[in-house]
Amino acid sequence: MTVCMAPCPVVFDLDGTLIDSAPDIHACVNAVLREHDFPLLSLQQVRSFIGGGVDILWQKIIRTLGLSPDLLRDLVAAFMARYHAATALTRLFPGVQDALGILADRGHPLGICTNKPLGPTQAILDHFGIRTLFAAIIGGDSLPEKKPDPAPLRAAFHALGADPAAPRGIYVGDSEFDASCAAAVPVPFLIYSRGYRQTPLENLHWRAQFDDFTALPALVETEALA
Ligand SMILES: O=C(O)COP(=O)(O)O
Ligand SMILES: [Mg+2]
Repeated sequence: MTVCMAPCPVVFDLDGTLIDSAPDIHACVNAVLREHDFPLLSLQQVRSFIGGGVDILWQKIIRTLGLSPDLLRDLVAAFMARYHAATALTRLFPGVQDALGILADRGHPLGICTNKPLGPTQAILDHFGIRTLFAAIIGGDSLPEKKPDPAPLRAAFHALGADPAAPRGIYVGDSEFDASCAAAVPVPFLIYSRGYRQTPLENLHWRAQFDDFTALPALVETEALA
């Protein structure tokens, strides 16, 4: 049960949830592949590889292109050098800014728990002028563990003042990684259905799904009273 007396903490995933970052990630991936004379990938392919963090992204690219696994470290490093602050093609999903503003105005402590490394996460939040809305920001390299391990999400709730042993709050995300992570914490999970998920919605665990951020504030209040 989610008993939230004071406005409860709400933690968000980033890629595929608050932001459509696939075009920038795709551009940087292909720049690295081109540099090495490897075949290029489509936006759809790269989008389908996002969610587990940079190492998993490149493990999937290496597997798809039949490259040597020994290249992983160098390719990740070359990618990060380019992706460090790539924001030109990244967009907030429609309605995100207003929904965050409403939740913040209502007093919900807000956080981010993403598998994207902290450097580009902060650069993107700054780019959109929304970093100060989040009192806790946990990136994919903030802890040794990444989602779906529950540790990063627990750390985000802890940083927002929740009891680490039994955090109350809500996680909002888009992927299989997020659904498993929320279940492991455990906290209720709200899924944005227009993100980068590869699995049919009915095969994932979530408390509510939404395809429009204007619906989110009401969903959060309903869940907080559940
Ligand atoms: O960088 C990734 O692969 C995933 O990032 P996310 O956890 O914000 O979806
Ligand atoms: Mg995501």
